[in-house]
Amino acid sequence: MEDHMPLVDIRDLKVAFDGVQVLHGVDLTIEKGEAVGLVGESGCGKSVTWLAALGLLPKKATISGQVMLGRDDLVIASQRQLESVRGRRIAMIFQDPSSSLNPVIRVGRQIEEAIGLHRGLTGKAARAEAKRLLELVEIPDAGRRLDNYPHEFSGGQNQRAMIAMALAGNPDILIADEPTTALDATIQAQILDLLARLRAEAGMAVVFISHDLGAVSEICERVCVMYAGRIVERCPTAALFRSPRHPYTRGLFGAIPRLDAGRERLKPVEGTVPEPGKMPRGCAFSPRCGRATEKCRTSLPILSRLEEDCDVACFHPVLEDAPRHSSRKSAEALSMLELI
Ligand SMILES: Nc1ncnc2c1ncn2[C@@H]1O[C@H](COP(=O)(O)OP(=O)(O)OP(=O)(O)O)[C@@H](O)[C@H]1O
Repeated sequence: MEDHMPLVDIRDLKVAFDGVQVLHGVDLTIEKGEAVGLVGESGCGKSVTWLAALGLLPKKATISGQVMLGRDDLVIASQRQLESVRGRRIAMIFQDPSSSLNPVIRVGRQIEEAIGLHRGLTGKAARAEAKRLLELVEIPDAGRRLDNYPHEFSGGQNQRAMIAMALAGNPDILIADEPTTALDATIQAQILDLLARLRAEAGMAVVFISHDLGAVSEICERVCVMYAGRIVERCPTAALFRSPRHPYTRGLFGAIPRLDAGRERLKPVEGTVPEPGKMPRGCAFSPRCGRATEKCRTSLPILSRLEEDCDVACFHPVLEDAPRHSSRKSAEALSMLELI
């Protein structure tokens, strides 16, 4: 019997820009059809992880480690191989639709181009497929809207059009990088519903990059928390909400009002993420951590198994549960807050 092979297996991924290291060895697996959240404050390396995986970083970036997609290692793949992976096997969407949609080309034409590129369809067949995709992402009157320019779409509709383009190549995995951050709460919820539905229907894996733990909990069954270029906690979503173990994760939850005690004073994590190139010795979180000891300031904790399916990189993980975050209700409360 063949060994189990995840859809994507990222091993010890490191990235430096002009000699300054920003990713310090990320290990992450994505299984077929699963939804994984990647959360953490701005600058902790969420986007760089996937831009590196897809060969989309500028030339000044130095990358090491492995990004296994099946038996192919994308870190050593040629540009030609990467081009055949992007969109067709792994698609990525961003917060700002203007990064993918050209304002002077009709929406339908752009989707047709993506269909042509990835699946070789042209003419009427591409047009029909573009209409199907716009319908799939729930744009009303899709046939007519194909002829609109992006400025004739609302923000949420542009986001949907971008998702339709991303689906043009039938990817195995969709990387959604803050896809809802710029949208108001109602549209945000609709886009999350759409991603969840597409995932269920297409059997596509989704990696959801976000600051918003609440939004992540809506669609992801697993969450990876990143801090300063490393994964510091990796857990099923339910377990993470029941008992965040890393003091940083707990700090992120601390920025949230308590449900059982009215409105608590918000306690965001004090201090800021260290700049790349100015990392403290030992654990990068130690200068901000109330539990840090001398050991934390001098040695680096590695990500290791703490309990079933939960990995934590901390010498002094929090072992008490956090009952106030155990319910779906708390997840809903969380979704109302941006964590940074
Ligand atoms: N092209 C680049 N050149 C130099 N440094 C970069 C470049 N792209 C990213 N970085 C640095 O890499 C680090 C990780 O950035 P990244 O964008 O992955 O963070 P993030 O967690 O996705 O944050 P955000 O939520 O703000 O997008 C940051 O310190 C950032 O300044």
